[in-house]
Amino acid sequence: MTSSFIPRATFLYDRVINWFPGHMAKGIRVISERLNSVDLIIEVRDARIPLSSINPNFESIVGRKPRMIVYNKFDLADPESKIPLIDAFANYSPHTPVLFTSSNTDNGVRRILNRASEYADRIPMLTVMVVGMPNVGKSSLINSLRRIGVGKGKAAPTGAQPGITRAVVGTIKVLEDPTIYLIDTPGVMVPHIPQPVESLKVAVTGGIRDHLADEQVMVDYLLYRLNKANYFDYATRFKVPDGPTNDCNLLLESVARRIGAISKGQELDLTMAAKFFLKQYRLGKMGRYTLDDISPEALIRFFEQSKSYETESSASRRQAKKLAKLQARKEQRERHSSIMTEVS
Ligand SMILES: Nc1nc2c(ncn2[C@@H]2O[C@H](COP(=O)(O)OP(=O)(O)OP(=O)(O)O)[C@@H](O)[C@H]2O)c(=O)[nH]1
Repeated sequence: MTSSFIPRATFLYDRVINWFPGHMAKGIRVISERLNSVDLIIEVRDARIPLSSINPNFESIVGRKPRMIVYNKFDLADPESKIPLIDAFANYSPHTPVLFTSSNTDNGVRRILNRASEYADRIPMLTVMVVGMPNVGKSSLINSLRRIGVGKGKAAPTGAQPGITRAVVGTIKVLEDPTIYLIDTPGVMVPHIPQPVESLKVAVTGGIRDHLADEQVMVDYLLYRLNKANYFDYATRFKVPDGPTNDCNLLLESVARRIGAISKGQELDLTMAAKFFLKQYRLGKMGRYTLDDISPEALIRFFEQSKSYETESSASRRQAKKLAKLQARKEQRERHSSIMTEVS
């Protein structure tokens, strides 16, 4: 059935989906303000988009604090993605521990507690701030850490849509000995994602409110990726008439028929079908996929680029400091000379 099928070679997409509501701008401000009282940062990322879920804003704000990177939702990502990523981090960022977890499985969560406890060795009480893009599972992880660490129930609200946590939350105890407190923070999006497809990937994985991205376009992208990965289960599952297809409408019509998504006028409701398909993907019913390219060449490209970005931004920070100093000196000189003029 699939032998004659040729998947699309490319996916054309040129719209950038931006989402940066006020609570995120405030969140980033409060994160910076509270940084002094924090000993360790846990940056949570989405394992399905290991590169696209990196917020460069965090690099400049929390980059100088001890940090642990947690790739969460690993139960939804390609299991083979772990090794290349660990190797790349070992090479480019050897002092940052990188862990892979699912907030609903105990082992990974225990590993985070153990690693955090190593930091607590040096101080009597450890305060950890949990940061990351929206919907990566920060609050779920905090709840699991608390459940495993101190046997207590949910302390942070969670939800399938991004933007559930809207403010920096007070400390939550997750371990008694050594004492570890966590601070939950709102998911913060990159104010402007430069690459359109990157923003689409973030939307597909649930990082951007669904109504801001077009659900049917998101399904079209998923279909492109599923076909590219030779994953044709969807065709059987939704009884697509001629098997695997590149036609998103054909897929959505099949989904609509299968779930009975019919509008009042007896037409197939493709939006409802798209929402259903997306939900299935996000629940892992379509298999485990990593949507970012993590081939060795792509990882080298990515880390080299980030390095030059960091060098550039620290150079521009130094330059800005220098300019501010010069400006302050100039103002001081001007004030001094105006006093001299008044005196004379
Ligand atoms: N499959 C899977 N789902 C997860 C995992 N962690 C969290 N989720 C789900 O992902 C959704 C988002 O989780 P939250 O904990 O609310 O995410 P958040 O990062 O705090 O979200 P914001 O409020 O946007 O900052 C929820 O539906 C969780 O049930 C995981 O490891 N695996």
